[in-house]
Amino acid sequence: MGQEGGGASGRGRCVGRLARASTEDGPSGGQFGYSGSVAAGGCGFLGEHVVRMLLQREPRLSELRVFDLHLGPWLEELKTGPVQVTAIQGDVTQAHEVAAAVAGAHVVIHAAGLVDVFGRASPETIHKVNVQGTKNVIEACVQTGTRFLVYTSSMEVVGPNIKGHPFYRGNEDTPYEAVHKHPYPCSKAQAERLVLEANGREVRGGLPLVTCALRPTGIYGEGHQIMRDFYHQGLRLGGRLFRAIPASVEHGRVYVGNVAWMHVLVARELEQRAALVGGQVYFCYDKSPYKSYEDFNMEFLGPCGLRLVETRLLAPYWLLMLLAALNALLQWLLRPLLLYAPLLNPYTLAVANTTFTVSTDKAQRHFGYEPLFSWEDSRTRTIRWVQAMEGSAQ
Ligand SMILES: NC(=O)C1=CN([C@@H]2O[C@H](COP(=O)(O)OP(=O)(O)OC[C@H]3O[C@@H](n4cnc5c(N)ncnc54)[C@H](O)[C@@H]3O)[C@@H](O)[C@H]2O)C=CC1
Ligand SMILES: CC(C)CCC[C@@H](C)[C@H]1CC[C@H]2[C@@H]3[C@H](O)CC4=CC(=O)CC[C@]4(C)[C@H]3CC[C@]12C
Repeated sequence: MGQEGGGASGRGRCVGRLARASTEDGPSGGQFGYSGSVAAGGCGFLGEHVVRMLLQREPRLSELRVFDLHLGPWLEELKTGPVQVTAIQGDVTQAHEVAAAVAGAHVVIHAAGLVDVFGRASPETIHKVNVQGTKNVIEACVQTGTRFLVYTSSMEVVGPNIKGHPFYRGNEDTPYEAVHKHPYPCSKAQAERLVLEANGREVRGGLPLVTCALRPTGIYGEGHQIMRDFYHQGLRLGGRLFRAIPASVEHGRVYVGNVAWMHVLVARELEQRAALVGGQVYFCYDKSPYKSYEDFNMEFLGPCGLRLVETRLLAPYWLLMLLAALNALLQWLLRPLLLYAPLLNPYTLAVANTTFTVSTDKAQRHFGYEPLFSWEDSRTRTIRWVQAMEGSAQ
């Protein structure tokens, strides 16, 4: 009962209101009742928005467990509200910690993952967290009787592929040759497959597991680390950023609040619409405009005092490829001494230089999703966040 440690091993650390997180709790509908949720990865960029969205927009929620390797201090402020928020420090790669956190919950939103396309972590670590971690979440649901699982997948499961084929205004049924080599998209694709295959498995108590996967395109909004990096880089360069990728290459982007809303909504609807939604994938989309990665970032960085300098003649694509290859070589050479992981490498250059945009209404048709935030709201909120950043030019 209420053990500090959050897990059977006592390794996972529980802060906040203590809650029972033992695998002995039995199937969902038990102690925590119908409305207990687990947000795995709940302290990440997306996870924090999911947690806040659940608290704001899920009136039936009585208990929320936030499970993450690194707990955020902002969780403290949530403890005074009407919902019992339990912060559980734990590792998705540790099956017993996951099972202890999941036991007795109604639904799990699994957004924990290692998002690394820069070579910071080894391929083995990426696999362990993203694939083994997801297996552990699925097994935890099956063993403890949690029936509903929403997995945060990624557009990277589809592409861009290593051949650089454009995916232009595609939807969930658009044929595309998905070929991955990089550990991150490989891991997301494997994890997504596991989640979808688990749909219909019998969980403790005899009922079927209902799963689905959401595939965000590039997420932006308050808390976006790469936006922060670009902003600070621009400040260091005297208020300028240099265009590296042609403006004609379009990227699908989606506001973090809308991605969070889609998770909350589908988690709510999974039970009523199990036959339709179970085993399905959905791109995450909203009304954000189709633009190149850099032009899109300028929608926020421009009003914060940065300008984008056109440099196509100064930096032709072959030069970027050379620099990217050089970065990869330096990363490899320096590995024994230090971690060199710049934004530009052959993989990020290929992704940045390939059109990938989605146009779909599947989530609207299947579970009534409409973006909660208009493009104007999303833009304003993101600009305010950049302006409030430390070292801001404003
Ligand atoms: N940022 C983006 O543009 C996109 C992200 N995604 C997916 O969304 C999910 C969330 O991504 P972000 O919020 O951007 O990343 P993030 O790195 O901000 O959040 C991930 C969270 O998972 C936690 N985590 C990592 N390893 C863990 C472990 N072993 N055990 C428990 N928790 C662990 C981290 O501490 C972090 O709080 C990921 O699954 C990612 O693949 C999908 C598409 C686009
Ligand atoms: C200096 C370069 C020429 C430009 C660098 C930009 C890149 C760092 C980013 C361009 C596209 C981004 C990726 C895209 O948004 C899709 C993603 C989905 C995910 O699930 C994880 C993140 C990412 C791979 C994202 C990473 C940064 C870019 C490669």
